Amino acid sequence: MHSSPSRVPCPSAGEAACVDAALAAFARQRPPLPLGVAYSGGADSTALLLGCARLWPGQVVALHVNHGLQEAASAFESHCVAFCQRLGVPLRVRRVQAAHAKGESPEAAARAHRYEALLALAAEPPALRAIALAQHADDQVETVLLALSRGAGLPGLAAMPARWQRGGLAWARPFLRVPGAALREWLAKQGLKTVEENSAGNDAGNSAEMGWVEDPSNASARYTRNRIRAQVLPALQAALPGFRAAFARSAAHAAQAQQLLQEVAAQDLAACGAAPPVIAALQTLSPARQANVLRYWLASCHASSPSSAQMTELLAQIAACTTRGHRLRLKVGAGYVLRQGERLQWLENG
Ligand SMILES: Nc1ncnc2c1ncn2[C@@H]1O[C@H](COP(=O)(O)OP(=O)(O)OP(=O)(O)O)[C@@H](O)[C@H]1O
Repeated sequence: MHSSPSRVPCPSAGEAACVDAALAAFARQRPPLPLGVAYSGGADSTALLLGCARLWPGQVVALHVNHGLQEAASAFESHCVAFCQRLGVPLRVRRVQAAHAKGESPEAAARAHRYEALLALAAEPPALRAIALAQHADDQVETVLLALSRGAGLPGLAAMPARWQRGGLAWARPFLRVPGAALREWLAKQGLKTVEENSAGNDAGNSAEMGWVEDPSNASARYTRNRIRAQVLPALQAALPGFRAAFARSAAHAAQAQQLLQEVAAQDLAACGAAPPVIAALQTLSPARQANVLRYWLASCHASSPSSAQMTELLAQIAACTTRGHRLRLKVGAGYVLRQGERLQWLENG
């Protein structure tokens, strides 16, 4: 469930002070300890790991997932091992085979595998009670823009929640209101640099391990997210300097509205005879409520989500279903919606 991130004063990008404010706000939330920090070795999660290790000495564990997606994956893992050793923070590592299913994007598959791996790492003894992730305000803006670019509905526009519960763990994104540039500035203030900068400077007192690695795939224009980061965010910064906070508010409004729709859908599904719904009861609802309850039924009972075109067709078929003999059969998501007597039915292979 979404909850609004704590208010962190971040008047402009590039202000290291707002990182300290975000960490202080996270401390006030008192996450249950011990806490895992999802640590990729990149700048953002390095800042989060360092900040949390200072807040809760001896109570923080770094969690690294080796996706094996890039040749660089084992170098990232070695870097994480070395950095955590220097920091005196225990590190748990898990390797995953991030193969993606047909029709699924490689990034989405990697994300799903990452969450499963983080859950498994947290369950290793001694079990952790919370996990923090390092997504920041720019990531949130990118998520909203990606959702808009796909024509997503409220669940997509709600973007990433700041706090939620899953798998018996409290999850948090403490940096969701912090601009990415502020994190880089904060890291520089702590004397940290990229490992390349460290090696180039040959700084013995600040060896290569005490920094972060730049993920080369973050620069690739192949990914829409990277194009948004490189081209759209600078334009927004120039035209609408307050866009991060404004987009975050819109995402929070969308999250709240989505929660309300879920509650209405749960009530409507119960009033339609529960799952699967009774067709005549569905017909008494407005088309918008029918679509809402159908989406809820398909997602919660069958992990299936109809496209806009499929939903339009499904509503038309339900409206036309006024006689006993009227048949209904429609491809929806990964399966089929059929008529079975007075009710709808969902079958994987209809
Ligand atoms: N391989 C990984 N292992 C553990 N956690 C990860 C890994 N990759 C990402 N995460 C977590 O998920 C968050 C979002 O991932 P994303 O890929 O957007 O970030 P990133 O570019 O890797 O960020 P960062 O600069 O922190 O490394 C990261 O901030 C981090 O907390």
